Amino acid sequence: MEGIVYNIQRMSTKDGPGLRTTVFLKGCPLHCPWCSNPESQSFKPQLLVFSNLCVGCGACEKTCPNGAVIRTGNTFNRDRAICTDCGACVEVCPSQAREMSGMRMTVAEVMQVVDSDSIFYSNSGGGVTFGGGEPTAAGDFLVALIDACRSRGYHTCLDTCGVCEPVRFRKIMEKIELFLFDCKHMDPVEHKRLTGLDNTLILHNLHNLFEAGKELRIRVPLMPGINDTDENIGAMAEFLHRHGCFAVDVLPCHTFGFNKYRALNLSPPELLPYKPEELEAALARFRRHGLRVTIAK
Ligand SMILES: C[S@@+](CC[C@H](N)C(=O)[O-])C[C@H]1O[C@@H](n2cnc3c(N)ncnc32)[C@H](O)[C@@H]1O
Ligand code: SF4
Ligand code: SF4
Repeated sequence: MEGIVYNIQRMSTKDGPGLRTTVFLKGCPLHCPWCSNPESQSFKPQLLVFSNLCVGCGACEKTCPNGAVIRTGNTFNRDRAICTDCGACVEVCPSQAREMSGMRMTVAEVMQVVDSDSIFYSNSGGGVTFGGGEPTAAGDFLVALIDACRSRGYHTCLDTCGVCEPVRFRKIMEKIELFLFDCKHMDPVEHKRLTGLDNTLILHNLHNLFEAGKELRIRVPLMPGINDTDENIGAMAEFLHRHGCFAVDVLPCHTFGFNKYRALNLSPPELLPYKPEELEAALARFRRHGLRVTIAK
């Protein structure tokens, strides 16, 4: 069985306990305007062009089978309408200005990488995390990867936005040991305006996780002026308290990865990270609503 993997991060300390291997699966049903991994949203392999690295050699123009490379002065980009993301130009680029995101891999190929890190899991209390994109959107490929990890005794963690058909989510839920579950916005209309989908499925799946007593950590990507209002944090606290949850991990807005928007011929988000006093004020709102708040690593 195959799926599209866009990165396998080894020795990660940020995606769950201990030392971890994080497998990033490409494709996401949401389009968060602040997403730091815009290349993770499409389900297909994609070309990224980092014009600042281009040394103007022209090799890509000569190689492209589709005439999709366009020259502006001494830099070479591509016409997105013509480019088929075939990746031929990546092979000849001497300066890494061209990069493919997303590679078709089999379960066995992914597990070969995972297995080579496994010596670190038991000593550190680590294991394997599945992220994305939205890992649940990879369907049976994700399930097969989880099964392969569990059969080897590796701890498994899922970094999810919760958008998943409930029957499939239940199947995944039974197999995963720790969930990192995003809570982005509590208002369904605002959730849809921001991300493209409302939060009905998300809250349904989250409710089921709480009901099943699964180990989970709520993560809030905190975006200035977008979801850090007293009203939204209050609604979040009300939902979580009802489910016996009194703690959240916050991911304060960062701009890492925003350079990848231009590399995909997209406009980068117009967002700035918090000033320290603004972040403190936002965190205080969580505390006022009875939530212990930790900045996620
Ligand atoms: C790229 S997402 C992938 C997992 C899953 N699709 C989700 O949305 O939770 C990984 C984590 O990064 C967070 N994130 C994405 N962009 C961010 C940004 N600009 N600043 C802070 N956190 C961000 C997401 O909210 C999520 O918790
Ligand atoms: S990915 Fe393929 S079609 Fe697109 S610019 Fe490169 S060689 Fe041309
Ligand atoms: S092959 Fe790379 S360095 Fe050469 S012109 Fe194309 S993008 Fe620039």
